[in-house]
Amino acid sequence: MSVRVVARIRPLLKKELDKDVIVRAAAAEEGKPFTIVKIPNPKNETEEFSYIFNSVYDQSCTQEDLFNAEVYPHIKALFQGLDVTIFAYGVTGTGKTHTMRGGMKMDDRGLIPRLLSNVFRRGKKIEKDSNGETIVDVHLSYYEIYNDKVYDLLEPPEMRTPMGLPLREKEGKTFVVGLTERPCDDVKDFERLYVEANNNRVTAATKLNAHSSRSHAILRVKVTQTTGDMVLESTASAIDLAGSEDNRRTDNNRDRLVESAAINKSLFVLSQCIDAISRGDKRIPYRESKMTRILSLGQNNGITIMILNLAPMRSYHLDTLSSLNVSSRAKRIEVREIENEVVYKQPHRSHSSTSFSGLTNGVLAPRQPLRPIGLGTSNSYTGSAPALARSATDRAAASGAVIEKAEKPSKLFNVYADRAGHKSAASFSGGGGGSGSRIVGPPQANTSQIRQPLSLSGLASRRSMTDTVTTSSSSSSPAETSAIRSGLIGTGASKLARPTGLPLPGSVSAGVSRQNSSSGSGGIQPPSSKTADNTPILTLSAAQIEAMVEKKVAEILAQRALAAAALAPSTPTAIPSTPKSENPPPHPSSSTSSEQKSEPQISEEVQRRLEALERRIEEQSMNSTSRSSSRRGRGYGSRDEKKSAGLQLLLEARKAKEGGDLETALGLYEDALGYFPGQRKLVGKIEKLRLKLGRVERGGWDGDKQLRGEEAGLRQNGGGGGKGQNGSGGREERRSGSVGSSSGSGRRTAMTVSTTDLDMDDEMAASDVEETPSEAEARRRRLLKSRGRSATLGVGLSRSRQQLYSNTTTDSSSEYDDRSPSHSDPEHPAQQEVGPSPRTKQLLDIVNSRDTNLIQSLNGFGTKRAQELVNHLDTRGVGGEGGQGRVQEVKSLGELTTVPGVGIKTVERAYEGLVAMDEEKREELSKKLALRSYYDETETF
Ligand SMILES: Nc1ncnc2c1ncn2[C@@H]1O[C@H](COP(=O)(O)OP(=O)(O)OP(=O)(O)O)[C@@H](O)[C@H]1O
Repeated sequence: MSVRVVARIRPLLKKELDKDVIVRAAAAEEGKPFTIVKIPNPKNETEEFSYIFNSVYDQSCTQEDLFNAEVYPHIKALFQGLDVTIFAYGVTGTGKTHTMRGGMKMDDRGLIPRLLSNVFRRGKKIEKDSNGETIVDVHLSYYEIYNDKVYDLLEPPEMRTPMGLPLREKEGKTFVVGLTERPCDDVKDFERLYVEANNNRVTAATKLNAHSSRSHAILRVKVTQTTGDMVLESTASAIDLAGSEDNRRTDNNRDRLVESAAINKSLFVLSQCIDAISRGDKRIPYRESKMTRILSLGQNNGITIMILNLAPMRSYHLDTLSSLNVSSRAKRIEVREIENEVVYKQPHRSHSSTSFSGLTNGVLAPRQPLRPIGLGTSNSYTGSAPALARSATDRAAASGAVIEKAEKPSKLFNVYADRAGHKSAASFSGGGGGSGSRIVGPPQANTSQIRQPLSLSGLASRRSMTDTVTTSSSSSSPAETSAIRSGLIGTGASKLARPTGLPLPGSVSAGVSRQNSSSGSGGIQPPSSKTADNTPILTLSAAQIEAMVEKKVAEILAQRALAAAALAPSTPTAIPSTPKSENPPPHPSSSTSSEQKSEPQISEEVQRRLEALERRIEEQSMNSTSRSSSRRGRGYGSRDEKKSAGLQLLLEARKAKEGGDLETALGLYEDALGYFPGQRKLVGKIEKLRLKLGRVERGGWDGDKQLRGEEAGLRQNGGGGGKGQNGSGGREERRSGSVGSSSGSGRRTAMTVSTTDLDMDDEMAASDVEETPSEAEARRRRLLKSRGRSATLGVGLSRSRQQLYSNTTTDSSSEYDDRSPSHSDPEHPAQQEVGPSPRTKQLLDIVNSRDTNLIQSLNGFGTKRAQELVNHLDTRGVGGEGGQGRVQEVKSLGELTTVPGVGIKTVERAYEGLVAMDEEKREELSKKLALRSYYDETETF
């Protein structure tokens, strides 16, 4: 099913009553519900643009109407195991917060409070209908993304670290590490938590909206239905995105500008993701902002509803068009509706709560690091909870076998072993984006966690994990209880990981292996084990080790965050409402001093593992830093990049050869050989050229040696004599030599060289390579210098190619000319004055818009290429003096092929894509172009 996209047009506020209303809802047919938003074309008011959505709500729509139509129908699905994500999108001041949160009066309540009260109501009904066999628990987590950092809204602001909470990917899903999860029993509970949390939310007044929310807020409602030993878990996520805004209009101060930039960037990335998904791109730029990572649009399973909020006034005209464009594309996003699976808890075992005595009876119990193979599929269940209750007894026998398997830990230490088959039940809470609540299950389908061994008594006492923990753990001190309540336990791996505040006697004496040998079955040692000198032995289960490791990781991350913050004191990351202290507050999941006091001594073995882990983390981060810096510095870091650079050289060589510049061609081929050492065909080409140029070897160039690849990565000196020079220095040397020699006579004669001795696939591949504009420009200048001519249209192209691409005004032979044949009649000179064909013009308009989003709608232009094209146009221009002059526009397709990183093939693909484009898309493109040029003209963008 596609993402459901609905639009809501808000009414005019009191102060806006005199404003001009330009946005209206319309129906496709009279008497039918509204599905169309109509808005005038800003360039021609007599014309109206229409945007079709799944549903459109006009100004008269009440909160209740919207809830009943868009959310209520999905509550049943939520209880059947589907995740539901609702997010509000729109410009600042259009009513997102009003829609999601609403006002305090009953009628004004937004979708979130209504959702919660319906969830509680349905939960109670299920419990009642099942005669208490099914228990429904609701847990909340609530966080915000502010300036691309994640902060827990259920924690007081003092608990925040400057870097916020880290995200982590697990089995294709994104989770917030260390997020609090609170049990919530009824509407009152919810209201208390929600109001408290919203006070933490960063809000700051801007000129546009006195209550503008400056962060994206994500509420996650986890519904857990437990019947006997079966657990079905699903999540509803409600996301109130921050609004985009035009900084010039809002007159923002510096802090607000930083906020705005972060908000606009993440919303821009969101629109890019929507574009990329709707285009069917392989690469979706989710990772470019935290919000898009969490939202994971199109990656999450379940039901996704996007509510586009619109203000009806003229003052929002362009912003409204922009949002309409983005959201109408979101309709095309397909979401898999896959229900979460029922899983079986392990039965309560008398010794199961023993592994961590002070903490036992459920605290660590919910964390089961391993999921038995086959459990997910064999237990797949798609019915409702009452049905689940009914079938509980029947399934018990069957589950027994599975449970047996589940009891046997197949791996003891698995925090970082994110293998597909590993179905850890560790529940990092968070991951607001719909299905992002679990880290178990295959990437295709959400699966619920095995809650091992959540005691039945705990269940009977009904309520949260926390309550289960506190009621069943007689040894829990009030401090522990508060640690648990504050979300340290029962909310995810890092919470469960926290062995703090526990009265742990003596040292942890054994690693996992010892457990196995001593316990005999299940590898868990009774809690009361003692050493010969009567010191209690505390053994660690895999889950506990994992938990400790998680804790350590959280500490490391927190330390790093603090270190980073200390290094960048002026970085405007501070949240206005966050009180600053000299010593930054600890990370919510890092140890406080009191916790440290009571931290258990850990065994050497565990310590060794933790240290190894720390080293690994450090190494990984060093590697990634050096990788990225080398990529930045050199440009050809990876294998692919090297290949790209080599292919680019091949393309240039081919162009030079076609243009008759054999000297340059030879040099470029030789350079390319450095990237493809020993490549037989290439060596052949070089030999041919050398022969043509009369370069009879004096023992200088040894093709055979190259073929053997002995000089991989080295380039041979073209002048003979000296052997290869390494790297770019060698290239430069050869180039200068080549310039000198190429001034000779060989160039013209090379016009006779057939293009067929160059592979077409070389060209195709090479035309697709990516190169940074500056590198390409530098290389191009060197080439041009050596050729002694300017980078005009069709540089290096054969005559025929030049004709093909010079379709600006007079060329009538362009193969891309979709004008009528008469227009291209060379017999009619007057007609040769006709401008470029509509498709060519459209392509050039798109390119000249310098709008990466638009450019990416062309075939063959991904994010990087589009960005590089724009950068190139902005910084260097095309076709100027030596390629350096700033020329405002690309005037022909031929000129476009000279842009670094574009190439012939790419232009061909883009053009053909436009020709083949269906009407709907073409119209959409025209709208966007119109909007873009309007923006350009009015300079409001
Ligand atoms: N449907 C509506 N009915 C009545 N008032 C509304 C409606 N929608 C929005 N408003 C009012 O419009 C104003 C702006 O709405 P709101 O704060 O929800 O916008 P927003 O999109 O969340 O802005 P931001 O992105 O800045 O947070 C508020 O005063 C709100 O009460």
